[in-house]
Amino acid sequence: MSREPFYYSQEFARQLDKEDELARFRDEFYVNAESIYMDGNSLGLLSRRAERTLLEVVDAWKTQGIDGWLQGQYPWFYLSEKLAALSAPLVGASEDEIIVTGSTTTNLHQLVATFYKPEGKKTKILADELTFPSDIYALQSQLQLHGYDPAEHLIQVKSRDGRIIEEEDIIAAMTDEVALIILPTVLYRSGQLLDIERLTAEAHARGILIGFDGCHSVGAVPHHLSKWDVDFAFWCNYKYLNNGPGGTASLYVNRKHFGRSPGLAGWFGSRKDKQFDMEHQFVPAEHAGAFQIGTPHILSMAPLIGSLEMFAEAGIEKLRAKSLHITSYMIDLIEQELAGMGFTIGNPRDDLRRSGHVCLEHEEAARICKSLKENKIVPDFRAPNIIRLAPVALYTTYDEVWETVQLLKAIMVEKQYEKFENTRDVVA
Ligand SMILES: Cc1ncc(COP(=O)(O)O)c(C=O)c1O
Ligand SMILES: Nc1c(O)cccc1C(=O)C[C@H](N)C(=O)O
Repeated sequence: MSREPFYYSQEFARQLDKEDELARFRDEFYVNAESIYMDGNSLGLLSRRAERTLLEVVDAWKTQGIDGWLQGQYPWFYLSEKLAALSAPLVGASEDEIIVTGSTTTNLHQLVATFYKPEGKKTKILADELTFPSDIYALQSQLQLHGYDPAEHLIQVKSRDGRIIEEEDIIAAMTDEVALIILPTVLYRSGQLLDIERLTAEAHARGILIGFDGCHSVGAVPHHLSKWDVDFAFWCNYKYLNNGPGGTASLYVNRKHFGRSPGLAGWFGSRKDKQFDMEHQFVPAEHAGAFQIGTPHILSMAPLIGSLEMFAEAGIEKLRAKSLHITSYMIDLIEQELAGMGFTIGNPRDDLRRSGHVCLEHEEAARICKSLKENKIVPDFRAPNIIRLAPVALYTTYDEVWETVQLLKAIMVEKQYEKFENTRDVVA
C-alpha cells in the first residue's frame, strides 16, 4: 500500500495524532500517564465502558442473586449468545456461528475433540513449528487420547527462517494422511498473518478440515470466516478486545457443521429450552452454543459487553487501517533512528502478511526490555531475541511511538541495558 511519507520529528507525530479519526477512543481507556503501554497484543487495557459493564453485572449479582440469570440488563443465561452477536462483525460470521465461552486452550480441546476423527490412513494433525506452545500441548494430548504417538502423528511445518511459515510449505504438507489442520491466523512472535482464505481452500480441496487460532488477529484484523468457509476457529478476548486477564474466550463453528456432536459435552451446550428439564439425554443447541460445556464465566465476560460496543462504533476496517499505519510509522522510525544498533525487523513488511504488532529482534532483547520497563515503556519479550511492540489502534498515539523509539535510542546509545541480565522474567 503506498502511503504519504513519514517525517522524523515529534511535531510530525503530533500532527498525525491530530488527524487520527480514532483518537477520541483513547480517553475511554485507563491509560497510565506515567508510562507508555506497548503490550496490548498480550493484555489489552481496561476501558471505562468495560469497567462499567463489569460493575453492572456485579451489581446484578448483588441486588438480584439467582434471578440475574434471567433478569436485569444483561441476563446471564443469554450473555454468551449476546456477546457472540456483538463479536460477529469482527470475524465475519453469523451470530449463531459464535459462542463466547471457556478459554482459548479449552476451546481448542473442545474443537479437536469434535472435529478430529481419524479414519483409515487419515490420522495425522498438521500444525506448525512456530505456533503458541499451549496449542501444541493440546494437540499432543488429544492425539494421546486417541492412542497415537504425537511424535509420529503431529506434523509441524518447519519455518525456513525461524520467523515465518510459508503458505507453500503448509500446502505441501497437506497429504492424504492429514485429518485435521490447526494453524494460527497470526504467529505470536513474528506477527506474520497467514492467508486464511487460501489455506482453507487448499485444505478443502484435499478433503481436510481446518481450524484457526485467532488470538493475535481478532480485534486487530478483519476476518471473513464464513465467506472463507473456515471450519472452526477459537480466540481469546483479552488481547486486542480488552476483556481483562483470563477473560472468557470465543469459538466459531461454521454452520455447515451444526448438528455435529460436541466432543466434550456439558449441560450449557444444551438447547436453552431443554437445559432445565435436567434429563440425562443431552439435547445440544442447534448452533455454536452446543460447544459450551459448563456454566459460563459471567464475571469474566462482563467487560466484553462494554468493550465490544467500542469496536462497533470504531469499525474493524478503520481500526485495521490505523493499525497498519501506526505500525508502519513505528517500523520506519526504528529503521531511521536505530540503524546500525543491531536491530532487525522480524515481522513481514507486506500489509497483507502482518498483524498488529512490531517484532523487533536483537541479541540483547531480554535486557533491552528490562531497560525499556525502567524507562516506563511496557513491551514484552519473547525468547530468544524478540521485543514485541504493539501500538494499538484504539489507544496508542503516534506521539507515544515517537517517544518509545527515542527512549530505545537513548537506551542503546547510553548502553543502559548493560546493567541488567539478558534473561527473561518469570512472566515475560
Ligand atoms: C496464539 C495463542 N494461542 C493460545 C494461547 C493460550 O491462551 P489461554 O491461556 O487463554 O488458553 C495464547 C495466549 O496465551 C496465544 O497467544
Ligand atoms: N495469557 C497470558 C498470561 O496468562 C500471562 C501472560 C501473557 C499471556 C499471553 O497471553 C501471552 C500471549 N499469548 C503471547 O502471545 O505471548
